[in-house]
Amino acid sequence: MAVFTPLTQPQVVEFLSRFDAGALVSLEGVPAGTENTTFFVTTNRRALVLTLFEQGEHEELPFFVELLDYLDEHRLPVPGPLHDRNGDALHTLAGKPALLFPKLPGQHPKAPNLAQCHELGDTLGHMHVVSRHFPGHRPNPRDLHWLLLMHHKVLVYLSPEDQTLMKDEVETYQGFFGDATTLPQGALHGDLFRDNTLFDGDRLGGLIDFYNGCTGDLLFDLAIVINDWATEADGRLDPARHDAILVAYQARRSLTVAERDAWPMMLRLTALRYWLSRLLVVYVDPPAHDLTPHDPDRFRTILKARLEDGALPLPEVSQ
Ligand SMILES: Nc1ncnc2c1ncn2[C@@H]1O[C@H](COP(=O)(O)OP(=O)(O)O)[C@@H](O)[C@H]1O
Ligand SMILES: N[C@@H](CCOP(=O)(O)O)C(=O)O
Repeated sequence: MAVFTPLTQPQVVEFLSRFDAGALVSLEGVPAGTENTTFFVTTNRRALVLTLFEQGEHEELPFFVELLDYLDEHRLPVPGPLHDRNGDALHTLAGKPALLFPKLPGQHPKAPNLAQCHELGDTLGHMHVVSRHFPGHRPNPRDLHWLLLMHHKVLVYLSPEDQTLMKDEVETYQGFFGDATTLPQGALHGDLFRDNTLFDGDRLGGLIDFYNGCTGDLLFDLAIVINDWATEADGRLDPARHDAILVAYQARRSLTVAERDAWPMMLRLTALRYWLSRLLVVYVDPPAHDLTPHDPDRFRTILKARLEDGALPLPEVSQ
């Protein structure tokens, strides 16, 4: 389903010959995935993942390689791309940019338990401690400036009530966050949903799909995680998962006073970010491929719940 570009065995044999990764044993297209073509490649030495980039900003791929290399060097559980004998990670295969990764163990957790939430919070906290020193730079493509610019495009498809909700929210964020960058900065995953993680039982196999990776407010990443990992079907926060993630995260990195102040607003902003990006996919810029889009209403529900309930108290943590 998500193999947009088929590959032949001889193409992959030739591709693998550039690396010290062993000889091809099997090649299997991966049906999951929505944007890129993914293959599981098994050699006589190791299990690998081959990604062909179908869309997006190809000129941004060196940033993603640099970020994954950096996190891998700092022993974060990410798929550090394989470099060929000349030191190059980025290649062209079947006319598409291609990267080869180690295959990480595990499955996406659908209903994460508290041990998994703890692992995720710990790893994200660790990643943010490390990523504050990452030298690369890529402005967050889904930040407040993007919300300001893009929300106009979907208003016409919304009910009058939802139009008011969206416009009022964006205006409120603008007033709150303004242009000041007072929040701690670093490299972000940018889209750390459950389906961008792999768990082998309670053990985190790794974080994948860094193609929303960027630099910006670390709090943005944490709010995305809480909205996806610790939210009930009705949009309300689940206190146990919320606390498991935040206690583990803060054992690595305490939130600053400014971050604590911004937290309720950041939960709202990141909920609206996905409400908007999903609406854009449905109404404005549908994918070329026949894939079922994610439900925008899920994030409208989450936004409304955050507005009604506010944020849960942030757990106090002594480091
Ligand atoms: N390094 C990896 N290790 C194990 N599985 C992976 C790895 N990278 C991707 N996958 C698998 O391939 C699927 C699609 O990859 P992903 O990068 O999320 O593609 P897309 O950007 O198209 O959604 C993932 O859901 C996961 O099952
Ligand atoms: N995880 C997202 C999809 C990626 O977001 P995008 O801004 O890159 O389109 C979702 O669940 O909507």
